[in-house]
Amino acid sequence: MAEANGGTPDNIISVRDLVVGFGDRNVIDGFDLDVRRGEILGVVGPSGAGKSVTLRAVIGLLPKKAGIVEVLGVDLDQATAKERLAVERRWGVLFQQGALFSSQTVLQNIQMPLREHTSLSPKLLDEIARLKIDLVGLKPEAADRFPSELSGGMIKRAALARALALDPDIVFLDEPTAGLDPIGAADFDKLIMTLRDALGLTVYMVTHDLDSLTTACDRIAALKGGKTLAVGPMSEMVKNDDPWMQQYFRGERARAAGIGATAA
Ligand SMILES: Nc1ncnc2c1ncn2[C@@H]1O[C@H](COP(=O)(O)OP(=O)(O)OP(=O)(O)O)[C@@H](O)[C@H]1O
Repeated sequence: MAEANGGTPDNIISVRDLVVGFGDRNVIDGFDLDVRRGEILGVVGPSGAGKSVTLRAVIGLLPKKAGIVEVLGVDLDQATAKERLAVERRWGVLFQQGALFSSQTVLQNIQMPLREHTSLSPKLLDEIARLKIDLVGLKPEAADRFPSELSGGMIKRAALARALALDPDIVFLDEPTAGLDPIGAADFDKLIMTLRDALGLTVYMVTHDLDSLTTACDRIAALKGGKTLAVGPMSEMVKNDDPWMQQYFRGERARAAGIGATAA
C-alpha cells in the first residue's frame, strides 16, 4: 500500500501531462509541474488560462482527461479510497472569496474539516479552532461572528484558519490577496510566509498579485496555452521573452512593484 508521506525528498506535488477540459475544449493540455517541499510557489498566467482549473484538478475537484498527479508520493488515480483520504487530510484549501459557510460562525466553519475527518470531543474541537483563530491573527471574538459580519481580510484569515484546521503539509490558495487593499494584502503575504516558516508548510498559490510574487514566492510557474510556459525564480521570469511574460513582468505595474530592478 502506498504511504502518504513520500514524494521525492524535494517534490511534494508532481503533475505530468495534465489534460483538463470541458466538452471538446481542453483548457489544460499537457501541463507539467513539480512543487518542492517547503516552498511558496506562485502560479500565474493570463486571465482564463486555467490556473483555477489546474488547482481544482490537482486536488481532484475536477476530473482529468489525462495525466498523472502525485501528492506526497501517492498517485491519486491509483490510490484506494483510504489512501486518497489520507492524502486529502494533509492539504488545506483556501478558495477564491473564502467560500465560508454563511450560516455558520467562524468557529463552526473552522471545525468543519475536523468534524469530517476526526471524532474529537466538542471541547477539543473548540480548543483547536480557537488556536487556529489565533494562529491567523484574528481576535478571539471573531470566533462567534458570521461571515457576513467580517471584513474581506478577516474572511480570508478565517478561510485560512479553516484550511489549517487539520495541520496540513500543503495549502492551496486561490488568489488569496484578491480584493484586499495593499496593506491587507501585504499583511496576508507576511502571514503566509510566517506560517510557512513556523509550520513547514508548502504553499501552492494562484495569484495575479505582483507584490505577493515578489515578496512571498520562492518560485513562480507561468501557465499559458494550457501548458507550463516557465518555472523558476522571479529573476528568470523577468528574462523570459514570451510577449505575455514581458508585459506582465516588465510592464508598468511590475516596475511599480519594484520588479524591474530584478531584471538587470
Ligand atoms: N465548470 C466549467 N465549465 C466550463 N468551462 C469552465 C468551467 N470552469 C472553468 N471553465 C473555463 O476554463 C477556463 C479557465 O478558467 P480558470 O478559472 O481556470 O481561469 P484562470 O486562469 O484561473 O482565470 P482568472 O485569472 O481570470 O481567474 C475559462 O475559459 C473558463 O471559462
